[in-house]
Amino acid sequence: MAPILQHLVEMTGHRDHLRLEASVLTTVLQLGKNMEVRALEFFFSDSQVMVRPRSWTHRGEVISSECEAPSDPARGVLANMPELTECLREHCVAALRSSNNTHTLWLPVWIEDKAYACLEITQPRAFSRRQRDIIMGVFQVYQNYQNLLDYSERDALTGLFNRKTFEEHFARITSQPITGFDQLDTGADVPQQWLAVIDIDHFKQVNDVYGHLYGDEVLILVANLLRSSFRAQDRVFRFGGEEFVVLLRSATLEQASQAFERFRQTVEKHMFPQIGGITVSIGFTSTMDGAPVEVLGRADQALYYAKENGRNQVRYYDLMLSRGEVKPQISHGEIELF
Ligand SMILES: Nc1nc2c(ncn2[C@@H]2O[C@H](COP(=O)(O)OP(=O)(O)OP(=O)(O)O)[C@@H](O)[C@H]2O)c(=O)[nH]1
Repeated sequence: MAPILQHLVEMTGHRDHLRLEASVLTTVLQLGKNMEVRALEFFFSDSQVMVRPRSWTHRGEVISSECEAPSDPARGVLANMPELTECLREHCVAALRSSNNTHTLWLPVWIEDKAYACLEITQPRAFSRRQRDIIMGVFQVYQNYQNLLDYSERDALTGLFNRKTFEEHFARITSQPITGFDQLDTGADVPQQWLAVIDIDHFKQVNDVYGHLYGDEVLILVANLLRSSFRAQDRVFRFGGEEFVVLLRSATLEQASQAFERFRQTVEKHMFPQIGGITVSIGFTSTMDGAPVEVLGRADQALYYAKENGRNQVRYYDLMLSRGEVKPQISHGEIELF
């Protein structure tokens, strides 16, 4: 099989966005001499669009950044790259910058009408027409495949991540180094990762009184409030029905409590068309101990307690455990089969 086809076959065999990205970098690298290829990520920070290299090639190997985007020392302001900024504003498929011996081609990865990333290809000589056609062909296969992957990971109604992607996100988030954490800091309230289960109160009544279409509208609006309330590095899922899960990164207990409480208040204050006010109950816990299912179980216990004790409130599992308000779960390792 021709090498380029072989690479395409290998590329579309991946079921993970980052591996797929690494694979397209190595594929593009075959298409020219002395080329450098990077995947750039766009994100918001301090009210401006920032850009940083997320992965790049070095001597034929792909290297991925270990930093979280907002604290990456390699980040910069997108406005400093005028050709790329213009391309994103105009929804173009490509941008080009040429100087004497550096020629750079940018290819934004559009998912629906948003670009969160782009490929950057740099080489010392100008891109020939033929080379550009081949690069664009490979890139379009990659972009279509990214779109397909993204579609299979999203909940169709709200566009949030669906339940089947949870374990992978959980593993990725909990294995990353925690930013803002000073190893010498032995204080109790150090940043860590948190998991919250959020459930709309008396949602059945919304459906019963106003009908399923209004119920669906409430789910979409709550999903939008979730998206705007949590940071880009956090992860929000719809677990099914009127239940949502948030993975909150690098926050102290106080910050996590405030973030979940703020969200509860945001929903309480929001006016939903026709329906008026609704509320949510929230249970949360640290992700430090246990498998995803155990962490979920603890947050669920806290949520259940909130539901049983008046709803429209945030409950923290570990505090409830220390007060004897919940019983500890039996972990998998402690289950006696006989
Ligand atoms: N409109 C709409 N309703 C859904 C969807 N998925 C689940 N539901 C409804 O969500 C409701 C969930 O109701 P319950 O689990 O009884 O809970 P609740 O009424 O919210 O009460 P509490 O959670 O105890 O406060 C049911 O009526 C489901 O039919 C959906 O995608 N759209």
